[in-house]
Amino acid sequence: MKLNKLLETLTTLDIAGKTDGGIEGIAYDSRLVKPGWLFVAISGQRADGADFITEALSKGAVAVVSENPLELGAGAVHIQVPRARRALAEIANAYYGDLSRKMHVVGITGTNGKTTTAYMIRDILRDGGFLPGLLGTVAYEIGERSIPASRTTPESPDIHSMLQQMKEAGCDSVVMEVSSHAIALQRVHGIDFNTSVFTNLTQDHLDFHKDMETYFNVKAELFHLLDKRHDRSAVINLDDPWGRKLVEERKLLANVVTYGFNERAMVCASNVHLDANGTSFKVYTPWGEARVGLQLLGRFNVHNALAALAVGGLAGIDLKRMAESLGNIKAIPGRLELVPNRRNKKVFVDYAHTDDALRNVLTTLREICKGRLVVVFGCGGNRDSGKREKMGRVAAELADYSIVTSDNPRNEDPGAIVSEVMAGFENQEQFEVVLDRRKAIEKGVRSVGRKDILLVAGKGHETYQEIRGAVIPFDDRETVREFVG
Ligand SMILES: CC(=O)N[C@H]1[C@@H](OP(=O)(O)OP(=O)(O)OC[C@H]2O[C@@H](n3ccc(=O)[nH]c3=O)[C@H](O)[C@@H]2O)O[C@H](CO)[C@@H](O)[C@@H]1O[C@H](C)C(=O)N[C@@H](C)C(=O)N[C@H](CCC(=O)O)C(=O)O
Ligand SMILES: Nc1ncnc2c1ncn2[C@@H]1O[C@H](COP(=O)(O)OP(=O)(O)OP(=O)(O)O)[C@@H](O)[C@H]1O
Ligand SMILES: N[C@H](CCC[C@H](N)C(=O)O)C(=O)O
Ligand SMILES: [Mg+2]
Repeated sequence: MKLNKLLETLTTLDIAGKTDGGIEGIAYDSRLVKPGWLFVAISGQRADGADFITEALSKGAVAVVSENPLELGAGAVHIQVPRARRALAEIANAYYGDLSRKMHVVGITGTNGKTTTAYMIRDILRDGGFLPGLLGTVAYEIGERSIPASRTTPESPDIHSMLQQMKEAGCDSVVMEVSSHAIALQRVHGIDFNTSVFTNLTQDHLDFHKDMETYFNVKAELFHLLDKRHDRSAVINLDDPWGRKLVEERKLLANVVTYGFNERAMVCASNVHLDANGTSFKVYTPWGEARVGLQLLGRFNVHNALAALAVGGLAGIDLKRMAESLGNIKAIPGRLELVPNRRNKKVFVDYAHTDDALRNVLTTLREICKGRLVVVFGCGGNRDSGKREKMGRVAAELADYSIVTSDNPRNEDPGAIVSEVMAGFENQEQFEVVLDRRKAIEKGVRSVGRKDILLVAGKGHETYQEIRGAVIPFDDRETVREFVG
């Protein structure tokens, strides 16, 4: 693509060099630059992309975008911009042909429930006659291909490149989890969302956002992007106080569809029945009413299902058909996933890594548990440390016994993380510490009988453990299977 064409929609401060040449690709990491590419230098938390411009040029970059003024020489073009991350997103959007405008795009944000809701929406859209792609925490799905995900919401050039691949594979729609990091770091800037979903807001990521108000304002940006002209819709959880704030602020231009148990919700659930085999409820919607039976457990999954029904209803899909799609979902990878075993022990692997998620999951399991409820969990390193004691407190309150272990310690001392979790327990007899996750799971599995339930929380679908910067293969589900035999 011609560089001057790319620059048409970009806000620039200065352009030095000839812009009539072509661009073969876009990189935000100098290590990935190929001959003929454009390199965008981003200032990050650890490094400054501007320090790698020489490397990018030596690898064949023909154009460089950065926030600082530069003399490049050697025929390369320099484009100075006010905000490099935003420029990166705008360039990627233009380079790949503004594909989000040519697809039905659903974005889901919120602290918990994004992945689960995304899978539900994918199935509803697919059974309703769409061909959806998916971008989320577990995988990127492009037509028949499924690629394990490295980030919940990838960087903008990666999103747009995958949209292109989806288009080539015949997809007409995409369901995308939108993390708060993605919004703050401009990864989804320029994406044209048809429907945006707000699941809930509870404590997480305060290492990055500092306080809940800032965290909320970042999430809210996704909804302020929607405009009325194109009949865009915001789907918002009315049972969540931050969801109500989003609705009540009245800053939204888009059509709003609320959901929840709250009787004022437009997509409203009642008569919920929960047991060990699943969850059923009656739903009232602007498109009619239906009884929904889920194979998934827990009240929180009713919320996720309501959000998915609202998105599908807005896309014109028949309610009964949507109820059927939801009923056919057997499990979401790593989300309250029962690990089948010969001994019939009830062991669940779940991705709860916040106090709210842990509360929801333990409450659900408590309702179906006929014996002791045991939990193995830890907290991630280099992430919000404020949730550690809170998670400890929730486990102390809701489980009969806790085995506190390591999650992904990353670059922190595993023992120090666990000490912060331990501060949430008042009674020494309620828990023990087994730092090695494998040993902790072994202990948990061996300690439960048939009537008991073991929950292994925090890592869900993850197939690795990150300890002192090294990434080693580790899968909670496989580890459980190994010991339950
Ligand atoms: C906090 C955060 O999101 N950080 C992102 C940020 O990293 P950073 O600011 O530390 O980058 P940096 O290492 O300082 O480097 C700055 C720039 O120099 C470039 N560089 C660096 C070295 C080099 O040799 N050459 C070079 O060009 C880097 O590619 C980068 O563009 O910019 C990088 C490149 O764009 C991202 O990869 C990185 O995500 C890291 C890996 C990350 O862990 N992010 C997590 C927290 C995240 O985004 N999580 C959310 C999910 C959260 C949720 O569940 O809600 C997600 O969407 O996955
Ligand atoms: N609607 C919900 N409300 C509260 N907790 C939920 C909800 N749905 C799922 N959970 C809990 O939160 C965990 C994470 O769920 P899920 O993976 O669907 O959310 P997510 O928002 O994608 O999380 P992440 O940001 O880490 O990718 C689940 O394993 C479950 O314990
Ligand atoms: N998307 C979340 C995932 C956390 C998963 C948990 N296993 C951990 O490592 O803390 C994050 O980056 O904070
Ligand atoms: Mg997710």
